[in-house]
Amino acid sequence: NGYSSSQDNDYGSDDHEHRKKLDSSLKSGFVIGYVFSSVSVLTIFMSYCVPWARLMKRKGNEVMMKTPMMTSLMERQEKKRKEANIQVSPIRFSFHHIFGCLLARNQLCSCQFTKGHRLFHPQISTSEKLIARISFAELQKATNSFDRGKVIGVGKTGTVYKAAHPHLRFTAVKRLFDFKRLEKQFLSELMILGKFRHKNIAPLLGFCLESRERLLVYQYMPNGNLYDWLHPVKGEPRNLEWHFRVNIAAGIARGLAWLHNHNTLQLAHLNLSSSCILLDKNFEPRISNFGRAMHIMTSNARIFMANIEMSEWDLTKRDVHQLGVLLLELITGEDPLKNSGFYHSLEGKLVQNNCLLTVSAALYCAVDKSLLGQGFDREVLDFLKVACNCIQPIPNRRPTMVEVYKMLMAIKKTHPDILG
Ligand SMILES: Nc1ncnc2c1ncn2[C@@H]1O[C@H](COP(=O)(O)OP(=O)(O)OP(=O)(O)O)[C@@H](O)[C@H]1O
Repeated sequence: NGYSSSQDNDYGSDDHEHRKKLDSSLKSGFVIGYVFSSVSVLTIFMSYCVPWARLMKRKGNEVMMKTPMMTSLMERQEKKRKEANIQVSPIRFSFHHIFGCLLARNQLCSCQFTKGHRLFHPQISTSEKLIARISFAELQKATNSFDRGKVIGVGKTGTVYKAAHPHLRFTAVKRLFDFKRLEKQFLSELMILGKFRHKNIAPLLGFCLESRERLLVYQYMPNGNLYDWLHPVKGEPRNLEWHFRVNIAAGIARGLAWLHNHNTLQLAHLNLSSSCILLDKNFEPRISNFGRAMHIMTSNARIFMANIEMSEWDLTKRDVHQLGVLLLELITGEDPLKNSGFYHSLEGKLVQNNCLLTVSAALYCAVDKSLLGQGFDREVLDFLKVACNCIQPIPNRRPTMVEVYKMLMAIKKTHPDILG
């Protein structure tokens, strides 16, 4: 009994203890469960409901901002900001209307050439007001009502007049023949020459766009075009000395290399000839006529579009070919317009022989005799080789414009008489 009672007792007290433990563990379990579920509910609430509430609030703000008064205020602020960015005043507003933001983004930067070499620094500016809109009345006055006596050239697209302005130096005003047919050329010249400045690119000073009239105003180049110097009319005492010719060739290559490699421009000229090379007072060449210029594909596009890369390649190589013809014209005096057979036969020989030395030796006879025997026959031969390289029939065999520029500079540096 004693055993049993003690056992009962023992059992009775154990049971009580056990119940107590069970109660407390149930309580703590309940608390943990409660806390855990509360935290979960709170987390879910925070992640879904708060952003939603914020969104609703923002939407509410937007609705509020779109009241007519706020809209007009915002529009005015935006307009002001845009105007502040434009650098082509005094005509910036109408000009902006025509060409959108292109001129507003007038980012001019120095040219970085392949292999990371910064070869030369073109004269460019970021802050200058590059071109101006000029009224037809003003240009009429400056050219004596487009007097025939003021005509300095007639091109395929228009007549060029020498104009005198009250506060400017002389300008060359090109009045286009047909505003509808030539609108593209007009815009192209404005977009390119109006946006950029380089020592070897003809500077555009202004333009006129009034009803049917389209005029372009350039800086006047006192020495006219290169064609007239290489092919003077009979009796005209014009002769370009060797060092001028080399300097002109190097200058043209420099301008084209800049065009091909400019960070944002990347253009091929595609219409190069001696008649579009203007000469300033120091006989520094200025490339003009950008009516047919085309943009080369950007590097990003090139990575993805292998086929188009080839056409990009061809565009710059076409310029190299045209420069080659111009170099031959500079050295032989043969007129490509009148004696195209000379150039074709030369290309034929290049295909057959594929040997520049032989061709150059044959060509040597064709060199302008006034250039020989002056102490720089060696440079003349080197120049001839550069020209032959440029007119290689297979585009990939032609050098790049930067290489042509370097080769011509090397020739220029070998002779002390050559201009700086
Ligand atoms: N800025 C200038 N300064 C001096 N003379 C110029 C100037 N611009 C043009 N000329 C003269 O006027 C001529 C005709 O110029 P223009 O640009 O119209 O010739 P083009 O080569 O036939 O071009 P296009 O095919 O675009 O008409 C030039 O060859 C040159 O003699």
